[in-house]
Amino acid sequence: MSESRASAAPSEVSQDNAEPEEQIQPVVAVILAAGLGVRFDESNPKQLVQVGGKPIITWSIDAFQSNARVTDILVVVNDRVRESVEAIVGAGTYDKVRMVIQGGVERMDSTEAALQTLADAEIPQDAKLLIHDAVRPFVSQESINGCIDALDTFNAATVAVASSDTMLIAGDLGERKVVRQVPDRDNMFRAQTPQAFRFGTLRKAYDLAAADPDFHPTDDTRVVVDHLPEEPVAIVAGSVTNMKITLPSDVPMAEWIAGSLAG
Ligand SMILES: Nc1ccn([C@@H]2O[C@H](COP(=O)(O)OP(=O)(O)OP(=O)(O)O)[C@@H](O)[C@H]2O)c(=O)n1
Ligand SMILES: C[C@](O)(CO)[C@H](O)COP(=O)(O)O
Repeated sequence: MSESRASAAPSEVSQDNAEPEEQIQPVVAVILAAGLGVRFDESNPKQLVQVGGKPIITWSIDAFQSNARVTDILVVVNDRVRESVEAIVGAGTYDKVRMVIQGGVERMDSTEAALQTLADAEIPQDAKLLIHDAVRPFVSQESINGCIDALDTFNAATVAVASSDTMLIAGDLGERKVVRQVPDRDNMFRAQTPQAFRFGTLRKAYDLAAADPDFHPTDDTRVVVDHLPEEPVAIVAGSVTNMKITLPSDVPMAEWIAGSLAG
């Protein structure tokens, strides 16, 4: 991982009244690509499916590689995609990609593997982490920058989009799902990625979560919300184009977005 540039403490400011150097902590993007894609097609790893002429994971890595504020990238893979991902990142254009590491069975296991790697690399507790689904290829620079900025005020933030549908909270009545509550839509958002955290905050939340074997969150925000409930998680504006490719039927929409971005 790259070194952080240390700030000059007030006492170290040079006598010519030069401004103290701004402190820059590492901004580390973690690209999660260790899923099996069971809902897509296990025999055709969705991370590697081509949209707009390049693999889905390439779009995601490109987004962070091209952001001037991102200092380091860590890619998390499984055995099925490792060779292909290593070929992609080894092609020479990804000078921020430090490591390709092995993920785990569940998404949270893959995040945990990344946290352990970063701890072993002794990154500072206040380093900024941006955890991103490899299969959200069209993340905007505005959302990435919004996450980095939000961490100046909060220790946790997530990209999300306001729901344009009325949301229903359901329960079971015999075999049928029935509506139990209709929450106020103004407070309903759909979580996306990146999800951003100060390294020490996410590590603490994961350490606490480790004590609960029945905890199976589908995102990192929930790990903080459930285990560090006093820690506010800021919402950063996402977009409908920051879609997650989950099903084969998502591919035509992805092709359309890729085409419109190229246009
Ligand atoms: N053990 C896992 C599970 C998921 N992911 C990553 O988390 C992101 C979001 O997950 P999802 O869309 O659910 O991907 P899969 O887990 O691959 O899909 P499925 O649940 O259908 O198997 C993906 O980029 C996926 O590769 C991961 O790194 N490690
Ligand atoms: C992190 C996420 O993409 C936010 O919408 C989502 O929770 C991943 O969930 P999945 O079950 O792995 O699709």
